[in-house]
Amino acid sequence: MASMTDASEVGLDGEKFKWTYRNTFGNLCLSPKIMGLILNRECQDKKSHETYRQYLDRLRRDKNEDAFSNTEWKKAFGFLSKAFETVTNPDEQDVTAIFSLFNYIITIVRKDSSKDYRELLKKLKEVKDWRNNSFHNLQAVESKQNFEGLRAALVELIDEAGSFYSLNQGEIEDMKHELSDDIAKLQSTDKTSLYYWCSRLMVSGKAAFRLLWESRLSGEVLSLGNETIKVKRRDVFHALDLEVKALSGGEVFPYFKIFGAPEKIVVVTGVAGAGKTTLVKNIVLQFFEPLPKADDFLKSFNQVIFFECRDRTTTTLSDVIEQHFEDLCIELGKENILKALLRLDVLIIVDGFDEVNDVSKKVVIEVIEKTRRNNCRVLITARPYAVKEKLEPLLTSHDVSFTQFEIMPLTELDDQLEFLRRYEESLSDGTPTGEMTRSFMCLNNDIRSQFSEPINLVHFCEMHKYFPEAIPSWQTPGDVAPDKLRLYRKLLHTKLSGSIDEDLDVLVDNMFALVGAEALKLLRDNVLTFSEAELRAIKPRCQVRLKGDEKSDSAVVLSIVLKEHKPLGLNRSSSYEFKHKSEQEMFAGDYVVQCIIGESADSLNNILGVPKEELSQLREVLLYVVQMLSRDSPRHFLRRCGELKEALRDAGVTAADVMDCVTRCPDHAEQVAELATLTEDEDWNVRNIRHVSAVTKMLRHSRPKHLVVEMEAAALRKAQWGELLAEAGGVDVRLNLFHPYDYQPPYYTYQPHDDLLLPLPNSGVRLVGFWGCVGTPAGVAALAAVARGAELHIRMAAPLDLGTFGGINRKLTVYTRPFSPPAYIKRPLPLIPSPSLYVEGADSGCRGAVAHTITSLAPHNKRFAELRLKGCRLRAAEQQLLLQELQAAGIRTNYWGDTRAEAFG
Ligand SMILES: Nc1ncnc2c1ncn2[C@@H]1O[C@H](COP(=O)(O)OP(=O)(O)OP(=O)(O)O)[C@@H](O)[C@H]1O
Repeated sequence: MASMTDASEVGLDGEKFKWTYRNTFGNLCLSPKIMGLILNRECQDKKSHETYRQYLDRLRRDKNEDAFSNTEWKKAFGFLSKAFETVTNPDEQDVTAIFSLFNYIITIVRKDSSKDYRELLKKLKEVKDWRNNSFHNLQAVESKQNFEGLRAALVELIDEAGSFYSLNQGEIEDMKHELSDDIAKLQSTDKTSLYYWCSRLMVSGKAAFRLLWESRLSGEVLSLGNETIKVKRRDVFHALDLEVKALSGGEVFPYFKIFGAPEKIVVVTGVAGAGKTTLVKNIVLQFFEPLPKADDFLKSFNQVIFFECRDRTTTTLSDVIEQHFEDLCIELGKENILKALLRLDVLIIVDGFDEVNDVSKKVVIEVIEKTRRNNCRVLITARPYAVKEKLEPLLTSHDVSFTQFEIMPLTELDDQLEFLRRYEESLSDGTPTGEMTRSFMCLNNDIRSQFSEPINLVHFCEMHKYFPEAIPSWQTPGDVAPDKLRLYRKLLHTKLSGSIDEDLDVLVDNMFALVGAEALKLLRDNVLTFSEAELRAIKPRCQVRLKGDEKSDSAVVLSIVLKEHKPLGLNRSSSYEFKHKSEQEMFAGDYVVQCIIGESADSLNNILGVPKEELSQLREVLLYVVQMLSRDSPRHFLRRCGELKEALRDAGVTAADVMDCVTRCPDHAEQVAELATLTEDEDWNVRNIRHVSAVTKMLRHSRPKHLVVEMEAAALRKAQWGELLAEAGGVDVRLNLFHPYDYQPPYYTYQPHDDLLLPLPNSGVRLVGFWGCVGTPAGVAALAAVARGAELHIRMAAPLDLGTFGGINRKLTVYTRPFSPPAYIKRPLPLIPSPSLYVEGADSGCRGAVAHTITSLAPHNKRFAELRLKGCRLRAAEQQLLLQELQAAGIRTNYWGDTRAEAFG
């Protein structure tokens, strides 16, 4: 029997909890119930075993239309599309799902389209919207008015449905009675009901989450130096930009736009130290306190869960939930709280999928499976290789799609300086001297470009704080990485000097060898934390005997390289981890280098100690070894080159890794560039000046599938573009000179890139894709000479004749500003491929110019694949007139219908 209780019994504010419970019950139970009844009424001819996809396909076929293609289906229903492929009735669906089905049926495929459905749809939407109104802030869910508003909306909906479907008065009254009966039952609170658990979570979940995470995440300890150097995470947070993956020239968004993605699962990738974990930790903090500029992008979530894949002890999702809401779970049961959570708007953050282990993988799989059919969103972070090798296969095998965002590197000096300034300010108690940024500005470009990841910039801060004298000695990119290790050595020296009798150098070497061997061992098992037991095992070996002291101390060494990781569960003991995964990899790499230089007789594979199928865990370690060995002992590097190459192949080295290595090993760049042969079935992405010179060397050894050059023209002009082209004969090139912002008003730039195109015809490259601006007939001729079969996106800086591309290209999109009068002469675009025309930045009052521009460029058959006005400021009346003029001139489009104009955004 259900246990009935008064809200006051559980120590909650009776009145507020009463309305929370009612609002929760109303929105999660009553609204879907009534909306479901109306949906059933609308779908009267649906057979009970038919899924909604089958049913909608049937309705389309009845109207002589094709069944849905998968793409159309997904476009129509977004992340609900999967559910509607199997669901046969509305029983388990929430208001969003029911509304989206209803909306589609009634507006698009309804047989009887003569009835005016607008009022019914409006009433349904009002009921649906009460859910968000109530659930997106705590005051609203506690409010009596909200519940009364919902009740009234439900009654109005029943009345409207009654009149729309001509129900008899008896049926309408029955529905209303059922509603009143359900509401009457809410007088007492049923502790065993899902809605009660949901209400409890609504009331106290966020506070429990805050208690658990805020103090853990609010500070960041800088990894060199002593524990007292702690900065406030919020103060030093540098808002990152992300790029959508898998779209050439993908758009760039600020991080707070990621939940605008259509997929339920959002994956954020970035190389080591790109800021994935920091980003999600800041998202957690912003859940409690939104940042002013970030648009309160979390307001649609009422709960957040944070799970780290390095966790080796939490075995189920309900255990994760228990850590978050311990008191509630003790009182109501962790499985119940999990069930309730999945009915609310929850964001589940899964951090560091590259660090996943057998135990945490089970939790991740549970997250994927249990969030399939509800309002949850899932945010997963991972290094890029782990997405390709582990995450994508896992998601695909569960038939889940995702949107991937990549964190953009900080390549602009201004961004780097802004980043450093924040840290400098935090480290200096608000009175920065500006010395750190000055010292950074004095570095040469090549070295500065090594600091494009946040972790490297933080290392710069730390080095500047403790060892400012090392910085001016950096001459080449290869000088930077070893200094990190050197600095650790120096720190250890400083701590120990004068207090021990042994030879310090030998001691530090021994300690580093020990820590490095341990780091490697853990990485081999993809483990990033030492358990206390493991730590006890290595402690005796790290002991140093301090002068005049009988005791030995291991904390001296370990406290410098490790940090304590306090567990979430109350009864768990602490574990220890390296301050950052990349540091663990550095220590492990140093250990391997020392083994090789120390003339170890072991093969590289033996030193590494993993079968080749598992070498991908050690990819970063191997890259570090290449870099350090080529610098510290070229002789050993040459001797081990073959083995290193083999291991890197097994580790799945990417072209981007090779480019980095070539840049960081200036003295042996040619030999390192040979690694390019391991990446010939890949695209090589050239994104900055360093990449241009690295790829030039790599091309001497191998050819990529495609060479994808995506750089701003200004940067490419400063690089050795001519040298690269001289090596690139016969290579397929995609050249994208648009800045990502060029796609968004008001940034359209019409600076011609002809100077970069002119050398193409003599280079022997084949252009398979081009995004850029052309300003002269010579530029057009150069492009036409190398771009047979290519996809072309040409921004015309001046009116040009592009007829020469007729028949030879796969796709042609032309961007132009409205021409002015002398340019109105005909310059028809080719018939094939059917061209798309984008007229950008049309101001109010220039309708005539737009019409002339379009007609002057219209192909002979007057058909465009697509016609768009981007950043258009024509008034509505002008747009209408323009449409009429174009139709009168016979202009048509292929894809978007003959008589329609649609507004985007
Ligand atoms: N947006 C940021 N603003 C300020 N500091 C940052 C930012 N991103 C990263 N950092 C700094 O860089 C360090 C490394 O970042 P983080 O651990 O987030 O990288 P990651 O991408 O998760 O790396 P890995 O793949 O190795 O786990 C952080 O400890 C922090 O000091």
